[in-house]
Amino acid sequence: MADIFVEVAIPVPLRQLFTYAVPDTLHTNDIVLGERVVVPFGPRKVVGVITKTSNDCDLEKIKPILSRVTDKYHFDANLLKLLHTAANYYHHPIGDVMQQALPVPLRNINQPTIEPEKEYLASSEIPPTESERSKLAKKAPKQSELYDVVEQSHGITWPELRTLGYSKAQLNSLLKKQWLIEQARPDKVFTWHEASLNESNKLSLNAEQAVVVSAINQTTEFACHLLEGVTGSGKTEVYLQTIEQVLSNNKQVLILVPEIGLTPQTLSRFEKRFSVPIYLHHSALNNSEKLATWLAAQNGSAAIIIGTRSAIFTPLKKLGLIVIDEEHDSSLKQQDSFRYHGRDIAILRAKQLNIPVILGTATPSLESLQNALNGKYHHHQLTKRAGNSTLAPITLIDIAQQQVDQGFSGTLTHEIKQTIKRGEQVLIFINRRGFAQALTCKECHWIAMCERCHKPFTLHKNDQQLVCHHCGNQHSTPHQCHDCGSVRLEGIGLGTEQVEEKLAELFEDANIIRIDRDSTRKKGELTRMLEAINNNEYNVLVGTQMLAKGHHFPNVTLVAVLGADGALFSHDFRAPEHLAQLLVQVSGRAGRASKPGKVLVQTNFPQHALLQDLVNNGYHHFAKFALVERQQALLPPFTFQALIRAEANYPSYPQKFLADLTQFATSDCMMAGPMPAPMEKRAGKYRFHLMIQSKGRTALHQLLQLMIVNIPSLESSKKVRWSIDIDPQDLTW
Ligand SMILES: Nc1ncnc2c1ncn2[C@@H]1O[C@H](COP(=O)(O)OP(=O)(O)OP(=O)(O)O)[C@@H](O)[C@H]1O
Ligand SMILES: [Zn+2]
Repeated sequence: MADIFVEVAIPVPLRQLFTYAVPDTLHTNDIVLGERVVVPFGPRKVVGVITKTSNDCDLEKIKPILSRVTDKYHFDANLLKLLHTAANYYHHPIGDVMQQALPVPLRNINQPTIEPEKEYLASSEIPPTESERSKLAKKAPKQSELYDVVEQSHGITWPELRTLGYSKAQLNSLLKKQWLIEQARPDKVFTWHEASLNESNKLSLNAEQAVVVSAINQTTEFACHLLEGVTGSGKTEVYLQTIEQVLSNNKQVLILVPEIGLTPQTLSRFEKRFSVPIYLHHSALNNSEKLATWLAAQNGSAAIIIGTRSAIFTPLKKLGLIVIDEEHDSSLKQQDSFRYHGRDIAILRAKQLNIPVILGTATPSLESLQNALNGKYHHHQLTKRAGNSTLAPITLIDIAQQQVDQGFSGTLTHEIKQTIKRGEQVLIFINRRGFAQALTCKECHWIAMCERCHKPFTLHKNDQQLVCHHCGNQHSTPHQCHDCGSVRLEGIGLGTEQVEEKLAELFEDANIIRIDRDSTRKKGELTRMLEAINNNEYNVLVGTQMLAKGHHFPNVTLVAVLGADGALFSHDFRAPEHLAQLLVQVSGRAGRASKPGKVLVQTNFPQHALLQDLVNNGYHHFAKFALVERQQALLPPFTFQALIRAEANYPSYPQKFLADLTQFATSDCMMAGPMPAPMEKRAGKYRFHLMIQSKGRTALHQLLQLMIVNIPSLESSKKVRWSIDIDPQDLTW
């Protein structure tokens, strides 16, 4: 038998493949690309992925592979190609890219035993009587709702039910009553039939929606659709009706959402519309649940996959459409290790498979908008809210001209009072959790600083703790100033806890709920809170970004934004874009049902051009103007950037390393730096940036390639940790 050699991607931080020989004993002739093998690497044994085979090899001393993982779960050719392209584009080690795309249980040498998945169905043998059902609806409304969901679904799994906010106890109690049954999920390729669509839940499209759906449904080959629709314009309904067509052709659909755990309503709308196998992929799933999704997608039994960023690497047997909801959302970009952008990978994947991709948002990223304006993408707009609600107007409150009491102007206090009086809800947005942004001494102006980051600690009054939001460092709150010993310490800069406390003082009879990372730490807490809000148990909702995205609170009619001024003067050129997106998204939570809404933004700078443009002309106008500014300043999307970060225990090390890299400068790339990162010290490490920018992607990538080849021979590289971030989004880190 001829010798066979394979190139293997191994999970090590090296940007190369490794060659191994395949011993005859391992059935050399049926090796496929994408399969996993166990190979020796130094003293270790690791699992790698075969990316190439050949019959000869000019290297000496080639080690043999130790064994093959002969299950059927290997990367298919399409996915392998995608991962290769992604590794090249992001200049990230190929072995690590493959590793991150592989479910955790498949990364180990010991392979997992895969149990058949269970699903729940309504029992057809002993269905409850009408009177039993209405009794349950009164006695245990949540259980009754759960029964309805399962009955409608034709089979639903526990991860879905959990994501929808139901508990094991509720499920078990219905199983005990024998209203529901548990069975192994049939492992057959999904095919569409009449009962796959719950026609009664389908909305008839308004004129704007109808135009968009028909335009998208006409493209069956690669096309990138930017769906720019104001908040509440019915983008989800557009997705549902294009998805319907794809499913009816027996193709699968992949949907990326920012945080499905935050918005069970979205999943619920999919469940109510389609009785097809839906699978999830998000951070609240455990490794074997994620593996189940991976396998069902790969063998074709899953019809719809809904997930967060990393779901973009799920293998799919017959993918027909990708939908990216909230395409502007920063959570789509991974901020460490393999720094890919989920949206950009999605477009790449759609192109490779020659299928359409939809990017939906009320506030397109400037990158996507530019591509729509220059004709690369199809541009669809929904300019009106669907149904009967209208968009809430934004009003700026000039707090430089008013007395402000712990964050609240007189105007705002009055409006909140009126809203509560009418029995409607108020949402107050503040982008900082904790009680105060810093703890200072009133006598000597000492500030409690994190010694590892050189940044002020955030005061968490409820827990009596100082917490560093950059590195997690914690201390109990001191009673005395560390410098002068004074006990006159006070918190400055508003946080959610302080706003909550002040509200309780201002509106004694109001029920107030705070939603942020701290208050929702307990499992299931957020779902419970969202439900209570929708049951009108609260008058005022205070929260961070968690409240800004995707929620549908029908009774919220007043939205107030506190403390957004910081972003107006940020050194990050994307800060205005992100502020505008945030303001529009938060505003979108107001007046979504029959009652009209109002948005109040407190600011010291009501005349600021950005705010004026946004308030008077809307996001689209703002964004077009911002694009002109970017073009004049030669910034993305008109140029391309890569950020090289380096860090070490001493500042001179990263500085020297990045300075050494500037020797590779070429005339078609501009370099800025080395410069200290805006967050110069973090968790005890000193951090520096080198920004590289070019008018052409090719020139930029050639330069990076040259640097990467030469870095190992630079003495200074041995003392630092460095990374490359292509199309960096967050320049503050
Ligand atoms: N054609 C329609 N007729 C009646 N109501 C509709 C129609 N389309 C959507 N709606 C309703 O309008 C509301 C908003 O729709 P949806 O949540 O899809 O908007 P969206 O554009 O996704 O909003 P957001 O960007 O704020 O998440 C929903 O309650 C939905 O049921
Ligand atoms: Zn810190």
